[in-house]
Amino acid sequence: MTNTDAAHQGARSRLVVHTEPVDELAPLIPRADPRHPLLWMRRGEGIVGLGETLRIETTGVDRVADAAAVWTELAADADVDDRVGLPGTGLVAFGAFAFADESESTSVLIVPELVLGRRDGRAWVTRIALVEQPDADAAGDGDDGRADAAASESLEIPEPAPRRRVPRVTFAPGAVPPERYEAAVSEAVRRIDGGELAKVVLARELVGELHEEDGLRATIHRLAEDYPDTWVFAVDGLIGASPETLVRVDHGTVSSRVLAGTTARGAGEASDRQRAVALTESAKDRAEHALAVASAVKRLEPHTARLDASPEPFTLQLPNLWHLATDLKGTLGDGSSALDLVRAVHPTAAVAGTPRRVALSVLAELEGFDRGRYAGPVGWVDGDGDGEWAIALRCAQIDADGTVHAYAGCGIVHDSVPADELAETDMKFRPIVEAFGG
Ligand SMILES: C=C(O[C@@H]1C=C(C(=O)O)C=C[C@H]1O)C(=O)O
Repeated sequence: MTNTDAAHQGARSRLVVHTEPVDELAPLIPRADPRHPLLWMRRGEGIVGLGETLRIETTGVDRVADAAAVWTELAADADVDDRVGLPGTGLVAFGAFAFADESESTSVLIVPELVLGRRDGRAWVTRIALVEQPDADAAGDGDDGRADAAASESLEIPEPAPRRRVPRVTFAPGAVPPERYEAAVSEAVRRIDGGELAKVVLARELVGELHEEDGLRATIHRLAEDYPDTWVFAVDGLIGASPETLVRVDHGTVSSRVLAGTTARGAGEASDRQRAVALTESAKDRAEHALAVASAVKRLEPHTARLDASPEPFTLQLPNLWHLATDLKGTLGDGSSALDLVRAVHPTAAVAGTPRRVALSVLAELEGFDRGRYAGPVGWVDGDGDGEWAIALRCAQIDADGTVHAYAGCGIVHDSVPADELAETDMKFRPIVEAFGG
């Protein structure tokens, strides 16, 4: 099901987009909207959206395909004047999709009014307006729309706001208390040993309250500072710092980073190294990882002319843990957009399991809560169909009433130990819990 803003449903309107270079916008985060931040960043570069020109909401099994179809049509009609020409310039929408087909949560693509961006040392501003089309008969030179949009520069580029302390949120177990999570892991191992499936990812939830006066800017700042090598995102109340690239499309190239297999950081340098080496040698983690890589390759391959995987999984160091990682790189073979590929790969075995259909039904049965947009695709798409999408991990969804739901999960395979998996969720909660003062 699709719901696009009433403003666009009149059909005789189109998006008018203007991107121009500016001297400097760093730092970007202090310019984000504190209550409704729209942001996508890594290592100080990325895009911040302000205001909302258009919102596309979808639900159900076709939520990505429906959003992609509306987006393709809007982009085809758009009048774009892009004087920078980098990924993230011109027409863009930020998006977040629900994990499950049956989720109660909506999926969204949001087109902001104003985009502030930085990449490769260059900065730009994009203004996006929805403009009524003049009647064909009455149309003069056809430039009326662009002139109107340029004239209505309603949103000013905000000055960076002073930094505040992170709001303190006290988290408590949500629908799944720790004992129940361990019981679910035991049951999953039993099903795996019984031959029903090879891997299932089980998550749990923490819940807290954010006070109305506290914005989210300081939390985002903290995530970006503590986890610079992740994708830091904020889309429609979903905020987090994900290390996992679901798919990236840039002028015909495709890339992805698959993560599965996790261990704690060691206390000293030697033990830390040793833990990383043990992770690369762990049969359990390698098996879990191989399933995640196979699922991503299988789904991407039909859309690529060429797809290469790093030959051996490598260890990715994050401040809170080590992951086993594989990078995939290739070239597009069929003109798919980033949203087409998101639709093809989601959900990978890194967040669902193997075989996919059995894993999804086992996780729906054992997990005990609606994941909402956790473990779903989060990112941005542009008017040419290029974009960057991560898997929404190490994240929380903040509801309109201030309820904060944080999520973390682990891949369960036949030799998983419930207490170890519970401890692993605690490690994975750390970024978001600490960014809320925990
Ligand atoms: C499910 C999560 O992470 C996923 C599970 C991993 C694992 O089990 O080793 C590793 C990275 C992610 O693909 C999470 O962070 O919530």
